[in-house]
Amino acid sequence: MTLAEEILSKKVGKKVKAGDVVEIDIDLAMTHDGTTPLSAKAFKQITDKVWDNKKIVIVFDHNVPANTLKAANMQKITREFIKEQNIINHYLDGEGVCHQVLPENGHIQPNMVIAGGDSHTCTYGAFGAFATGFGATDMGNIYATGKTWLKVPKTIRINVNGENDKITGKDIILKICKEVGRSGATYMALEYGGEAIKKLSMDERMVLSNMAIEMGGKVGLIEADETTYNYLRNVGISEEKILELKKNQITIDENNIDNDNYYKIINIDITDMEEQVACPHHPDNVKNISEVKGAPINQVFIGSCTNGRLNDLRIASKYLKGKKVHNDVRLIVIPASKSIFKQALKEGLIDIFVDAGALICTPGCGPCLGAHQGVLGDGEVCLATTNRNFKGRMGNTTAEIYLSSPAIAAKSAIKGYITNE
Ligand SMILES: CC(C)[C@H](C(=O)O)[C@@H](O)C(=O)O
Ligand code: SF4
Repeated sequence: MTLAEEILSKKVGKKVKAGDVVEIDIDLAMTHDGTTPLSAKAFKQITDKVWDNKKIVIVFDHNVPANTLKAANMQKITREFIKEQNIINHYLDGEGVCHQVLPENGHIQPNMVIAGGDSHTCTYGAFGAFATGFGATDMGNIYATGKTWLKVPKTIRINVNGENDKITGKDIILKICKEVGRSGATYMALEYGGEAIKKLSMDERMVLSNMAIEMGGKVGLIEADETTYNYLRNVGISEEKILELKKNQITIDENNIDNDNYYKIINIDITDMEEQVACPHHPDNVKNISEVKGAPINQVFIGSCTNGRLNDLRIASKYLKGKKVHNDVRLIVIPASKSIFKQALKEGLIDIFVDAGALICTPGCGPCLGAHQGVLGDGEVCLATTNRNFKGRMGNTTAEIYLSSPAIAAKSAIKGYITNE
């Protein structure tokens, strides 16, 4: 069986395989300031009390602090919903991006089934959780009943092997996006494995799972291991719980993979791989750094639910230390959460960014989706550590967005053009 089939089988208490339709109990449901109002509206058409106020998490991240009347009123509705339904797990202004706030507060654990009113809910697949995005009508229904139905997805297995110091999780996922293509994994599970994945930290693994949706993926799964359990320990999960999770550990025997279980198997060797950059206007339009080196840029954004984590800020600060951002470039740095912000302050990383000339904004989505902060001017070019570079994504349809790792972003901010030097 595949990881997706194993998790869902465990959950429904019988063997299920790709193509089966299952009704499933949701372990955790999440919406944010952008998706709570419509979900709440759909919910209210069904009932007036959520199925379990402890299994719902609401995060303010997409437009915080509100910059328009519309955003302010959406947040007002969201606050009212939190109060009225007594949603205990809420993370308000400046707590950070949902896909960082949930893992770092211990909400995500292996084998859970998680529904999120956000397409990058697949991020939690890095913990071996079956986590996927839903629209507001479905979220409203889940808030009312705690249940949904889904078709067990087929799986594309991706084995990543080899060693290469300059390659980060972002380079690996961009390479995968190129191989699979923008709709190559539509309604499928991506299952990442191999030696190179095992060596990645949770911060890096989340980058891979985060971008599963950019290929149409339903989930982006990585099996839990000691790295996962250590992360859980650090965010306060008890030893007793970890022991229980280990007992229920799902393992794919990598030396004995049954091809028949998979729709497709892709093997990637990173040994001789160059750093990867996604070019305008899609995350699968990926090139080797040597092919795009020298392209001038006007803005660099280091942040988001893809690459705004502590590991990312540490890497970026290494290159920015004692340097100045190029005159033609604005550098925006946004820690993905308040706790990352505080740790970055402690480690002196924020000082390094500020001294280099960077703007630091409130933890949240920031310029990622073009709702506020860092909107691009006509024809401007941005290099971002985010996950999407669609036309108009940062608020201007004439602008261009490239995507890269934080290392490339930091180096390029100094030079004023895309570079790995
Ligand atoms: C606003 C929200 C619904 C959206 C999503 O679902 O992904 C956003 O987070 C994005 O990244 O485009
Ligand atoms: S950081 Fe970007 S991709 Fe992530 S949830 Fe926010 S808007 Fe969506």
